[in-house]
Amino acid sequence: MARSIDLAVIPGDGIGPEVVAEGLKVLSAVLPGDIKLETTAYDLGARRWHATGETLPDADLERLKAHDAILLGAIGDPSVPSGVLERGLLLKLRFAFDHYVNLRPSRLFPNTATPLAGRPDIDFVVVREGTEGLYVGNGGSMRTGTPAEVATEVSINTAYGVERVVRDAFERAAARPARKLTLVHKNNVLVHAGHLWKNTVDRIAQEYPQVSTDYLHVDAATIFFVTQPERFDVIVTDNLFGDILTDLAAAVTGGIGLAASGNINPAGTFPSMFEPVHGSAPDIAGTGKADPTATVLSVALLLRHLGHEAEAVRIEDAVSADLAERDAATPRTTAQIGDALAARVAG
Ligand SMILES: NC(=O)C1=CN([C@@H]2O[C@H](COP(=O)(O)OP(=O)(O)OC[C@H]3O[C@@H](n4cnc5c(N)ncnc54)[C@H](O)[C@@H]3O)[C@@H](O)[C@H]2O)C=CC1
Ligand SMILES: CC(C)CC(=O)C(=O)O
Ligand SMILES: [Mg+2]
Repeated sequence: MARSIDLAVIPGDGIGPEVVAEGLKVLSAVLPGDIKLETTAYDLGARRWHATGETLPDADLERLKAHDAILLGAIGDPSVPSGVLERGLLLKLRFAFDHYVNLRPSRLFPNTATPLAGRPDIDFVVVREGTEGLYVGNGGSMRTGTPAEVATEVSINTAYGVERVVRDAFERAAARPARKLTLVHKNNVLVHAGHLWKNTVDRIAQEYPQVSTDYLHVDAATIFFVTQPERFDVIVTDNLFGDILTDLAAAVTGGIGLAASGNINPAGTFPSMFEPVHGSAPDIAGTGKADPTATVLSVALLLRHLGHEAEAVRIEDAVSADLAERDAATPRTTAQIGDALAARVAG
């Protein structure tokens, strides 16, 4: 385990800088004195785009490659045309650094606002494919802006890309007590991509007899996320379905302010990137209402990824304890939550 962490920080837009500040506060507090933390902030997002027209220049991409990991707040701002930063910065990073495993754990913490309060423990993880699918930008528009406009977005699913993320999901399922893998897709309609996914899962399943497998169409999966979430252990799915399902998973397990994620490059060729599931929340930016817990839990995923398991657990335990004492009638500010979590992890 490395005794130093060289971290790139991309605060980004909206509430991104607010929640990242708290994530860094907790990270500094949890690390023992003999682990050196070095952070480098990258000015990427709406401010930079307005100032220079740049989203993610090659020089920044090169510099980012050298870090151990990246902590990102959120990207996207109403002052920038939709898609410019999301595609030109966020997705460019995920694709360039081959973040094919988009890991999104969901746990029902005690005392959280959820329609599922009092249900048995909910503890599942979505393994969302991160580099293919409908997000690759394979499309176009003809007769743009006319009543005869035709627009296409074609989903790309390669045997290579599907197999590697399915293998990762099987490995994760095999390491968990329930050892269950559910593929979510829509292969009754999306027969080409759907059958590639289903056939891949069925083939790889032969190598994991200890893991039980299951299949759900995505529409039915949304029902069970709400009515029977305890049926899920590891879920593997494509980029779009995984994006949508994980906002729903957040909503039923305590709210979007608690949902953490990691964009993982399993081979370690490139730095993995950790970020809350939520976006830049322009509706609450600057008000101190953003919950930094999702970012703090993303820091725990980052530490686990870098081999600092004890510190990751300390953060998760601190979040559990803090949530247990939260009182919805007296909400705290972003910084107050960060301070409380930092104080807990510091012991
Ligand atoms: N990974 C990223 O950087 C993502 C970026 N986006 C971008 O963010 C911008 C806003 O997107 P939206 O669709 O509005 O999604 P959003 O996740 O930013 O906000 C949805 C709702 O959740 C609330 N919310 C989000 N995070 C919260 C937190 N930490 N604490 C309390 N409430 C929170 C917001 O106030 C809003 O009501 C867009 O530009 C979008 O493209 C959206 C999702 C992910
Ligand atoms: C802007 C999107 C690509 C990001 C998103 O919604 C997500 O990854 O959850
Ligand atoms: Mg999303």
